[in-house]
Amino acid sequence: MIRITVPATSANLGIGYDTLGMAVSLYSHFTFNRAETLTITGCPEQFQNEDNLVYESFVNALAEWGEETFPVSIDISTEVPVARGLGSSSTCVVAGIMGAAALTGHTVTREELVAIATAVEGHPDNVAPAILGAAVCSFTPEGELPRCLRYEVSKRLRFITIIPPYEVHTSDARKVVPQEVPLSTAVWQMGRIAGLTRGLEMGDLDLIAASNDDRLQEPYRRALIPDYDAIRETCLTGGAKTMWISGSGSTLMAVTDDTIVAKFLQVRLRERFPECETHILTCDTEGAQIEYL
Ligand SMILES: Nc1ncnc2c1ncn2[C@@H]1O[C@H](COP(=O)(O)OP(=O)(O)OP(=O)(O)O)[C@@H](O)[C@H]1O
Ligand SMILES: N[C@@H](CCO)C(=O)O
Repeated sequence: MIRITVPATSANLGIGYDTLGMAVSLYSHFTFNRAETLTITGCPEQFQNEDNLVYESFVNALAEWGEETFPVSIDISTEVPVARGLGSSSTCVVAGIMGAAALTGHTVTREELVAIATAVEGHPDNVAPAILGAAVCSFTPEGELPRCLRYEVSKRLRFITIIPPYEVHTSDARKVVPQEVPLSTAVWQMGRIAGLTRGLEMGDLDLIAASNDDRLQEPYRRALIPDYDAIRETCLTGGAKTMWISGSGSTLMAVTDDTIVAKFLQVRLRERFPECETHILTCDTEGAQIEYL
């Protein structure tokens, strides 16, 4: 039996739409076994069939390597909620490719994994950190494979993660983002992306907060998250330095470098928003892992 573990990811990190992402300490585990028929367990019933994203990625990877598809049993055990902006779809895509490689004796490099997973997901900002760990800035040069710049995130930083009970589907959240922006907005974003990555590396909260002022997506997407304003106010008055929408939402992520502040804030959030799940996360440095059981 093969077990693949893939971390959740926070894409965009506010300022870096479709460009930045960070792996965090919340995980999905997937086991794969050859079987007589396809069986998928451990996920909502609606996904227990051939349209399951893990299985689709498994089949797609086999086709990529010219291999015949074959039946498998897949069991999913996940801490990553579906359609909440924590990269649940990327965990499925990465696991499917790694499962296909492991069961057919293929060796895939992390670089190859990023390329195949990006082709399935459509953008690399979740899959790249899910595979490589840490924070990653990724882009795809014309006609080439994705390039990934990996940034080690300061171990001091804590990411207070608030997961509302409602879903926001990425496809819907992409529709509210303007397709064109003025040059001044492009310039606004560029320096701040550099500021944010440097701030994460240095654990420089002031720099992170100064850089986290997105004008591409957050002003439009906040309306899709009914609790955005109230949670933001609670986080910023409760000691966090800044907050962003994780991926396309609905999860919100606040940042501090003080473990006591993180705990106080988590308790306050649980009191005020009992219907939300909250976690104090750190950056995952390892990315996707495989074990032979
Ligand atoms: N455990 C699972 N089993 C099968 N499919 C899943 C599972 N988890 C997620 N998915 C697939 O991923 C889709 C959700 O992807 P979506 O991109 O909307 O959200 P996300 O990946 O959780 O968040 P984001 O991309 O904003 O970080 C689901 O509709 C489903 O197709
Ligand atoms: N960059 C993507 C991440 C969600 O998959 C978005 O914000 O739409």
